[in-house]
Amino acid sequence: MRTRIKICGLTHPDTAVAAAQLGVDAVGLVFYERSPRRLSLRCAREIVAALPPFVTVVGLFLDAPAAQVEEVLASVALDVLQFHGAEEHAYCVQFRRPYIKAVPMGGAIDPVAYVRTYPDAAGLLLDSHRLGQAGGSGQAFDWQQVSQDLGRPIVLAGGLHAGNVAAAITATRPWGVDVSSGVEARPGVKDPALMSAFVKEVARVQGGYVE
Ligand SMILES: O=C(O)c1ccccc1NCC(=O)[C@H](O)[C@H](O)COP(=O)(O)O
Repeated sequence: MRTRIKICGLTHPDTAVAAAQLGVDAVGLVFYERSPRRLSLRCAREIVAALPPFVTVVGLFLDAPAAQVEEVLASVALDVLQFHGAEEHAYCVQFRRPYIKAVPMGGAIDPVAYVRTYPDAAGLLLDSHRLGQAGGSGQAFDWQQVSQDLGRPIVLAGGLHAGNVAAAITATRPWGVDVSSGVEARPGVKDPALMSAFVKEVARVQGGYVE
């Protein structure tokens, strides 16, 4: 099975198009106000308008008021919602969109409990959790914590980059991988060369990349 790739926290149409041309499956747009990658509605619309077909657009929210999510949905063509905070099941389903739920790994969290708590989630995004940091930290968690039979698509995130993504895929066999800071020149600014190296490395570990 091919490992899907999501690049999160794109902030400019040019780098979003570059990601699409590299063959990524999904791009993440951040609507969390305290993130260095947060987007205005106008900028988000410009990114979506620039993308070619068949690239999934994921909107990332963290404990946002429902009205704010609705405002974004009314204005930006999001395919999937990503909830990165303490959102409950009833909150997640009210938008009637496919969603993935972030699981904060690194402590005593059991991802199996999330499978039960979020029965409608299209997948679980396992991300590293550092006290005081909400996400996009660039920190990896212990991949040994990932059970391979959760019965739900798993997206592995947290501190991935071209130098460790092959080992991460080999260790956890996820449905997809998600990267943000590992392909950035600085917070909020994606580096096309780092994005390319990441995508090539994912393909290489699967024996699928031909230059
Ligand atoms: O990107 C952010 O600034 C952010 C803020 C708050 C919650 C989550 C955030 N990002 C999450 C992601 O970008 C990814 O889903 C994932 O965690 C990968 O992040 P990274 O470790 O930087 O590769």
